[in-house]
Amino acid sequence: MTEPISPSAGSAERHGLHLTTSGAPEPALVEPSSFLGRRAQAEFEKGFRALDGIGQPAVTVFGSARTEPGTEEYELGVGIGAALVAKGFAVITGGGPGAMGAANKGAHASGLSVGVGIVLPNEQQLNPDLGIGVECRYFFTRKVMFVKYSDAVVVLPGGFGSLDELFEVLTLVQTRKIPWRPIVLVGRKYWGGLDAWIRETMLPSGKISPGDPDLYRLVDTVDEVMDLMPEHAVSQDGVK
Ligand SMILES: C/C(=C\CNc1ncnc2c1ncn2[C@@H]1O[C@H](COP(=O)(O)O)[C@@H](O)[C@H]1O)CO
Repeated sequence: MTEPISPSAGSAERHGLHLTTSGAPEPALVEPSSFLGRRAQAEFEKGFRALDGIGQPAVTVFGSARTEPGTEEYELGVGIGAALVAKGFAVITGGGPGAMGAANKGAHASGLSVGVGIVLPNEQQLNPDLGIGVECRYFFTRKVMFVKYSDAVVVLPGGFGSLDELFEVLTLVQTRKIPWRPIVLVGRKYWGGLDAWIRETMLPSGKISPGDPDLYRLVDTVDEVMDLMPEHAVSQDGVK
């Protein structure tokens, strides 16, 4: 019989979970539903108030929290942030380190840089390169912010968090819950395996429609990213 998974103290610490005195990870979505509902509503209201201040077209940039400063990948993130603000977009990220910090850094030097952070146990605060910063308790509330306030999505190489955000946006566009917008994956080498699996396994299995792999594009350079950016804002109040 399979044992239920319960992280040992060691594995929880390795994965950044905060342990209570009982040895269980601090609850996230298991709080009483009345707390969850009220906290989520307050968080939406706080986030909307902060992000209503953007007042210009915006692009959300996702990517790994672990991308090291000084690497080629990090500099690409800085370059993309800088190019986006030069074209009149605000840049929205998860407000954390790595690729998020890179895009915010490039943007903050000469434009509006926005971070919608997540409060995580044992993690650092919002990165310093922000004109507007807001912190959330829940991943699901901040995903609404990323989508509601952006006209395009750029995804730098990343892990589970970036994939979660990418597939959230792809699903919303696929199901027409939000208007179409460019979804650009940066790094053909990094994303090529996922793209091949989507086209060669997911598509022939009938799990997606023939046009669905065209909902995203793979690129390598800042110029290629910029060539795909929209001329006009598409998403303000576009969440159905
Ligand atoms: C794990 C580390 C830091 C975590 N801090 C984060 N701060 C803000 N946003 C985050 C963080 N971790 C994940 N995210 C969100 O998911 C995406 C990155 O996840 P990935 O798994 O690293 O690809 C990112 O776009 C954020 O919105 C330090 O080691």
